[in-house]
Amino acid sequence: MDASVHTSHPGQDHKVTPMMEQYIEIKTANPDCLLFYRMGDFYELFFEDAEQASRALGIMLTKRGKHQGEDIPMCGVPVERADDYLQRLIAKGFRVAVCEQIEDPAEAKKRGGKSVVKRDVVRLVTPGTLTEDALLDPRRSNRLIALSRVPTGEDTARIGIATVDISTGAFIVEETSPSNLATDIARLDPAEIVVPEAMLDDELLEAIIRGARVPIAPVARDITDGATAERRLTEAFGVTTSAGFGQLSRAELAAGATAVSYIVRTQRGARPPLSPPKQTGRDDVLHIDGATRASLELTRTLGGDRAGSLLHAIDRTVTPAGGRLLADRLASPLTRPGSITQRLDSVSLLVEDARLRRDLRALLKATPDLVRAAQRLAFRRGGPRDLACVRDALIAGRDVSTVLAGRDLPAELGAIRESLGAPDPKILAALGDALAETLPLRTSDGGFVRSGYDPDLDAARELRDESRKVIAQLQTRYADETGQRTLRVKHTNFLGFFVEVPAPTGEILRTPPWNATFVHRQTLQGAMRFSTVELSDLEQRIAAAGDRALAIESAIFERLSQIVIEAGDPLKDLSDALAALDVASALAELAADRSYVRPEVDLSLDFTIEGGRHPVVEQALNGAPFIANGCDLTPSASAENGRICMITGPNMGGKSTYLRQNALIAILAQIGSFVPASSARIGVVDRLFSRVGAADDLARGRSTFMVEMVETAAILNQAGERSLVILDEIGRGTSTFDGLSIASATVEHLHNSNGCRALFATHFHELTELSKRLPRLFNATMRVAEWKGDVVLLHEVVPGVADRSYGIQVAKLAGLPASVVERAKTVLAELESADRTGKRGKPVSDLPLFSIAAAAPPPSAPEPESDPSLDALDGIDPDDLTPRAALEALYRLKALRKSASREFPRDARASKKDR
Ligand SMILES: Nc1ncnc2c1ncn2[C@@H]1O[C@H](COP(=O)(O)OP(=O)(O)OP(=O)(O)O)[C@@H](O)[C@H]1O
Repeated sequence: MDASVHTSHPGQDHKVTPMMEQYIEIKTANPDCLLFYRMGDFYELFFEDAEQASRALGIMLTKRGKHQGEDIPMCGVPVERADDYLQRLIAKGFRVAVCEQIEDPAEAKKRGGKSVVKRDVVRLVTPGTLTEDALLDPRRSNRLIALSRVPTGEDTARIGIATVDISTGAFIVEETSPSNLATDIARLDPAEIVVPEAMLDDELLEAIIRGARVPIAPVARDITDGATAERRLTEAFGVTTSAGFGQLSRAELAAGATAVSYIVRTQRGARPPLSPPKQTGRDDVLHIDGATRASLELTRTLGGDRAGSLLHAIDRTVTPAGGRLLADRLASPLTRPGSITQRLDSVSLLVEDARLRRDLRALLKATPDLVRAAQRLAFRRGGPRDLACVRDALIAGRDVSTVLAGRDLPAELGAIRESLGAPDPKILAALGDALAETLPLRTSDGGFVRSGYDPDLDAARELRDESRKVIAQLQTRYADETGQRTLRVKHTNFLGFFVEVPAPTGEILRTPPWNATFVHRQTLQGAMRFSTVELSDLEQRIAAAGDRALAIESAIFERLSQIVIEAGDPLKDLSDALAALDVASALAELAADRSYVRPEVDLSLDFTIEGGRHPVVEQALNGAPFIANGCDLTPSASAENGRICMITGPNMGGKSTYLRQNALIAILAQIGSFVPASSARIGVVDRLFSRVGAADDLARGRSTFMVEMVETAAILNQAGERSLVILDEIGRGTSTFDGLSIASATVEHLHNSNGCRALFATHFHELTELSKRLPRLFNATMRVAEWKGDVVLLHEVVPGVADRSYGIQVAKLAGLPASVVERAKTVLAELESADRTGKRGKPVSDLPLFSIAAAAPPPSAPEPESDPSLDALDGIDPDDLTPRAALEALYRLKALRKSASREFPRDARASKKDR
């Protein structure tokens, strides 16, 4: 809502209630958030907030009182289910300010009957600052990025990016340029972008930032002043100088400070438990822009699903942190062969040693999300189960360490083994000793400390439980004394403990001598309730003992949390080590399961893949064979640069699959994974570009020719000799001649200027002629066979050029009506003959297509007669049949087939087909 509308209306005589006054004041201070205003057991939303939230959550919109003469729209969510509603609001891009009562209502009463309970916002919940398990996807990092811009005096500016995942404490800073910003944002895949308003005034930057389609939090101040930025950062980390963070650039400092300021604001001043900012080596990662990531469906499909993506196909991790690490690695493949080799060494060992892999994975499976639990404890939002997560992760670390002990390990696994031992064993001892078997969700529920751990706690619990027993005895005694077997001692929050009896008995208890003991409290329909002095005493003892037990448990919780918080760094190291081990063993499992091989990765410009497969398509074929294909873009002996492969072939022949599989193999190799091939040698790729023609891009609703050209331009401007470029049917979105010319000029540019390795699929067969002029270009085609007039797609890549497109045959396979297929064949034949006789240059109306159509539309070819045996075959579900039923079905089919052949002699049908 626009709170200002409701705050001051001079001359209005309508009174604003004190509560509304408080609400409006808080809302005005948080105009960009929905305000969850605590009222008892509900968070209530008012005015426009209520309207927005009720729409977004599908909950009822009601009214509560009036404000300035008008009904106040209101909706509410129960506090105990707030997480659920928050999650849905955050997923829709809202920010929520959670406003709690910060004093006891009794305190407010003391100030006077009409005083409003003090309330304040305790936290802003925003998409990029979540810590709760219920609000987070366990297998995805939840990153907030903050941007800064520092003018350099020249035309360009330096852009700082700070990336923070407060659910794990990770904090990274880097510097980039406006031209690389979009690619960097795509790599970081943030949940929220914090950006100084001034940057959004720049049209170009605004387009890039909004193009990311994630919630944006504009902040008023641009902290570009170095001293201020440094102060913000050092304050947040409680240090006196930023020297310990390394040599951060001005842009990095500014972005870091912006991130920290925003997080402090959302967490209401609490110093966020973050790791100190670390610089990334940007040159060490393979650059993949957003369009390429989308078209290669790396982490989600074009439709937005995880299933069907590369990540989904290769993910065999068994822990949430491992899942996140694999996704992060896939987002940032490496470019240094040394680091890639280290990862590959780990995978190799675990491929070879199946037993070790199995043992490790079994232990890892039981490992909880240590880093997020520890972070919640540090945010003071944790509970007993978070302590148990830390305990169980420490146990897993210890057990994994035992399994790895004494082995000869490659460097990465050796470092992992070191980190497993980082946390002090005393932490595990402390948690193990204290925690009970079953644990409540909240500390305030109590009962999470093992009995025997703390004598005071045991004494308080005993007193509490003993008193409960005494109450049970009291019931028996009262029943005996009064002779009323139906007498019960019960408890409600309002009355505390009381005696309940049926009404007639109640009447007796109200008379002497009983009324000296039993004090009448309530008459219900058919029952009466009484209190006694003994019950009240016991009640107090129980409450006091319970309170005392809870206080002791809370103190124990605090102490254990503190131990965990102080062990922050070693615990993070342990969590990282377990996650890295999970990824290594998961990739090894994948390699063993799907017969992947170890790629060779070096600094050459080679690209030689034998027997390559598409990692996602091959799994989707469900056991049907995937035809493996090699790819050789390695520079030939006479050239320095890699080669360009021009692929033609029928629709559905497998061109797109082939193009993408080679890009995916390069990515897999560079994240340090084995690859789906029989062998692969790859000179590291520093930039990967993939573009698909307009029609293939329809799913994203941006299939315009313009977008395709803008993206192609970006490739031609940026690709270098180390890049790998995948272009699928570029130029398809316009008229034939324009498209052909653009595609041809693009290939020439890639060949002559960019000097990159590239794969180019096209239906413009004319382009294959280019190989005569461009020495690094060679042609390949998808092999097809023809069988009885139908095309058979063999999905096999062979040298050479497709003789034609087979579009009509494929259309027939797709079920286009026979009449349309026949008509298309006729038109094609006419067009081809017009082409041969040189008529194609004539005006469109002269083309045979139009003259034929105008002259005489041919009669539709008759639909093929139905064959009863085929219809029956269609009706059979082999999975439903017993062997006997299958045999019977086979006899039935044979019989049907026999009678069908009598009705439709074979040569009669053949002649129909040929017509
Ligand atoms: N190597 C292969 N082995 C087995 N099946 C394959 C192979 N390549 C592709 N296919 C199958 O063929 C289908 C079509 O492949 P793809 O989309 O790559 O063809 P295309 O030549 O790019 O078609 P179009 O020109 O119509 O875009 C795939 O979805 C897959 O099911």
